[in-house]
Amino acid sequence: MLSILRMNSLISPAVSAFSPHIGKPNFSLAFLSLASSKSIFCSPKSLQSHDLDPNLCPPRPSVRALQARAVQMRGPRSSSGEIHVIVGPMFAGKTSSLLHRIESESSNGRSVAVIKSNKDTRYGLDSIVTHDGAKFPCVALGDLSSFRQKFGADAYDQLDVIGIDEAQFFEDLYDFCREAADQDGKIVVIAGLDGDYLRRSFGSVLDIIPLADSVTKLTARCELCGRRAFFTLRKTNEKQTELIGGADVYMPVCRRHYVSGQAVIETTRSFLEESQQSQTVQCG
Ligand SMILES: Nc1ncnc2c1ncn2[C@@H]1O[C@H](COP(=O)(O)OP(=O)(O)O)[C@@H](O)[C@H]1O
Ligand SMILES: Cc1cn([C@H]2C[C@H](O)[C@@H](COP(=O)(O)O)O2)c(=O)[nH]c1=O
Ligand SMILES: [Zn+2]
Repeated sequence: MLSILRMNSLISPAVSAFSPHIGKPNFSLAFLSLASSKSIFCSPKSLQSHDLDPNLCPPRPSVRALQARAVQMRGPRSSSGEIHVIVGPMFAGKTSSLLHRIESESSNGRSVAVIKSNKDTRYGLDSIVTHDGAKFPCVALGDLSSFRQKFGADAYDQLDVIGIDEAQFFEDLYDFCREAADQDGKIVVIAGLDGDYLRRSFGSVLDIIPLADSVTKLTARCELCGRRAFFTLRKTNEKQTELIGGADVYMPVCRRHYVSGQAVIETTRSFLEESQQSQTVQCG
């Protein structure tokens, strides 16, 4: 409750960062708005009404000092940075949606680049390919922190839009996206699996949601009943989290068929494990 009261008192309605008159959030205004509020210069104790006497607060910094500080905090191009996240099971159209966005940004005259993980070598390393065969040139990397140096610092500076496919495979996703959008003013569009075949959070994809301007969860068609599919079922016995593959290994399924399919796979696995063990005992 106390923090809600403080928040309310810190945002002046006339110059709110989310004022409809301004359109896009303007964080330098937000900073000035926050900084010019009385309570930011007072200790928490000043929330008590008898302490709200302006004489008890330290002197306010000049507007010029606040502006300089706001520019310093804002960084060079942060007002145009954005992060858009596309998640869903396999075959949901994540890569297609990423490519669509990248192509439309490119035809609007923006400079674009697409990164994919070098763990997936199925279609070569120089293009990303959707499940229905659409292609786009890309840079394949093991980690995102090497992108600037591999792409070239000058070329990086010229980029407006960065697409990242198979985001679940990048451990440094959070730091890269934050820096690209907040510091370098890039529009970052990320496509990846939110969950693995056991429906556990996959890599760092969910960690970037607090950084995002938008999050879209796409669905595929359940291969067993045609209803909307939210999950990816692994059809084989392999247990490791990362296992590159397509329709040979995975299928998109609805909740009902995930639960029944997973039960069949687990029963089959334990049956195979048991029969292997008994064979070993008999042979030994
Ligand atoms: N069960 C399915 N449900 C939906 N699309 C499927 C299915 N199987 C194959 N596809 C094809 O996959 C395409 C999506 O491919 P892609 O964009 O590569 O998906 P994702 O990146 O999410 O795996 C669809 O347009 C469709 O042609
Ligand atoms: C569910 C799941 C998937 N993978 C792998 C399989 C594919 O190589 C990619 C996903 O590609 P897509 O563009 O989303 O079709 O991830 C994995 O390694 N582990 C899993 O649990
Ligand atoms: Zn189904």
